[in-house]
Amino acid sequence: MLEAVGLSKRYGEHLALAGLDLKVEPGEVFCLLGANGAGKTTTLNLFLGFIEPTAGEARVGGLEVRANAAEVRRRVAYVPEQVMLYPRLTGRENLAYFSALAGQPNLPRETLGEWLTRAGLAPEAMDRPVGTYSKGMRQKVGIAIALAKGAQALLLDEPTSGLDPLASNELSDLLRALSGQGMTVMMATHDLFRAKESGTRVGIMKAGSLVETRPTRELGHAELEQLYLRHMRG
Ligand SMILES: Nc1ncnc2c1ncn2[C@@H]1O[C@H](COP(=O)(O)OP(=O)(O)OP(=O)(O)O)[C@@H](O)[C@H]1O
Repeated sequence: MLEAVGLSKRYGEHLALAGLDLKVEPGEVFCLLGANGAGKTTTLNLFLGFIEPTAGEARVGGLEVRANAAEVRRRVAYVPEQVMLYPRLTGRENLAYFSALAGQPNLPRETLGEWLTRAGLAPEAMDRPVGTYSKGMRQKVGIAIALAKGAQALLLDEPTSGLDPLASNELSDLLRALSGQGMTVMMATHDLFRAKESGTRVGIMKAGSLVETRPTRELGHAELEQLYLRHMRG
């Protein structure tokens, strides 16, 4: 579903991403780990078509991202660390608005509620202004927007930063549930615990290179931390 082939990004003299080769299959939750500046966000941005590669290709469902921008935008949804919504509109109204922008005007109220429910938003919150929402609730609306537009892949940057443990746990469960329904998830995170909980595979990045990928089922929490630290120190 997501494929990088020799994918590179250079900023002046600085190689932010150095020839990434990676395949993420449908239904995987792939967690990109690595120190600040390792190239995680650069990787997400290349899959989203926000920036152009210096060399190589990013592909979504076999389509090269830059050459198929419109189709790729339909298939991929981005959930940033801070989901930008209209604070005076309710969760349901935000979803209606963004769905209309994405080509689905006039979705029935119940349908909007179903998408929000699938994203884990409590029914009593749906008709409150988003300005009253927690970060985790805004994230759920962001995920509902992605689900409503039929995205096949969800890209998240630091989704658990600033979430309390309960909200982080809910997000992990939600991502696992969505992946069980075939959604492909790629997320950049510093949260090793949640990467182990919600990820099917982790990839450790260092200075623009992917230095290790491992299925999470092979690793305990402590082992993942040891592996990560070994790469960061080595
Ligand atoms: N627009 C830019 N211009 C110049 N350098 C950039 C630009 N964007 C990113 N970089 C550099 O590229 C490298 C990779 O950055 P990136 O944001 O991908 O790292 P990251 O792994 O996501 O880090 P963090 O954990 O801090 O989010 C860093 O050294 C960064 O300074």
